Amino acid sequence: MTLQQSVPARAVVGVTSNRLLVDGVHRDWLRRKYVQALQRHAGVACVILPTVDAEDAREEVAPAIMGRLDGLVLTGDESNIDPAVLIAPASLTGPDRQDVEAAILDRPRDRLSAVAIESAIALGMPILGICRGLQELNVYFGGTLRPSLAEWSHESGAMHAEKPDRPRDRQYDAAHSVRISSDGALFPIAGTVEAQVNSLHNQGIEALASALRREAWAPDGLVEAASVVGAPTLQIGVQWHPEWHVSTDPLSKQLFKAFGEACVRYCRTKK
Ligand SMILES: N[C@@H](CCC(=O)NCCCC(=O)O)C(=O)O
Repeated sequence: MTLQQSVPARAVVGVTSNRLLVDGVHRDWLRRKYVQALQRHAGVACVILPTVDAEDAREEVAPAIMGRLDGLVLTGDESNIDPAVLIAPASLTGPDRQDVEAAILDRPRDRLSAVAIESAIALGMPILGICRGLQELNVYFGGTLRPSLAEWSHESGAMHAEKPDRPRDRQYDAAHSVRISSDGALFPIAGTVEAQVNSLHNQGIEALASALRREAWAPDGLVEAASVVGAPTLQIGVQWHPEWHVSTDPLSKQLFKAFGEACVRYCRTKK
């Protein structure tokens, strides 16, 4: 039996990586939680999308890769977005420019997300943004971020922040409720207008881009989920982390399942 006969076709999604600089050596990396959740609960196969250096940002690599994929996942990461790079990924090309600072700045990731989002939107491909991924969608479409939720309000800072005193796994336990819009794209997936979500971020959406629609919000009003207005498929970002406790949390499970189904539908339209 040939491989083609025996293995049913699976949707293949691109998953953003991050840049890590150790001992002067650049590496692309991501947490396996994202890949595991996608494989096991969305039923898709994953390829890791490499980060992009300034001198490579003008190359037309993204359309070549994205054209072969069935979905895009914008993962979370501690680093904060540089909006200038995300809006114009080829604009900063100075060789002396500091591009990467652990957990603070990751311009190679900003460039990757910028070119990947551009291609995915042009292709009408499913998108799932998680934490930084939601923020990237907002900045890409011209929205703005609050630079520090802790400075915005003490209560908001505490509600949304990582809890560094807890073991890593427990940091992804539910932290606050969200209200889900009853007439949006998330409601049919969630099947409820209220849910509990985890929270590990210090930035958040300030002005929501006009190309995005608010899908869920926290008790302090912070946008917790948004989708692309008029999208031909599921193009959504969430501020929480559905990947971490997906095997036990119904909302997380349903979100990955819906994303996987959207990827399969998109895959079939390409044939
Ligand atoms: N720096 C931004 C983005 C926060 C974010 O994506 N955190 C996730 C890190 C952990 C993980 O990916 O599991 C902010 O602070 O808002």
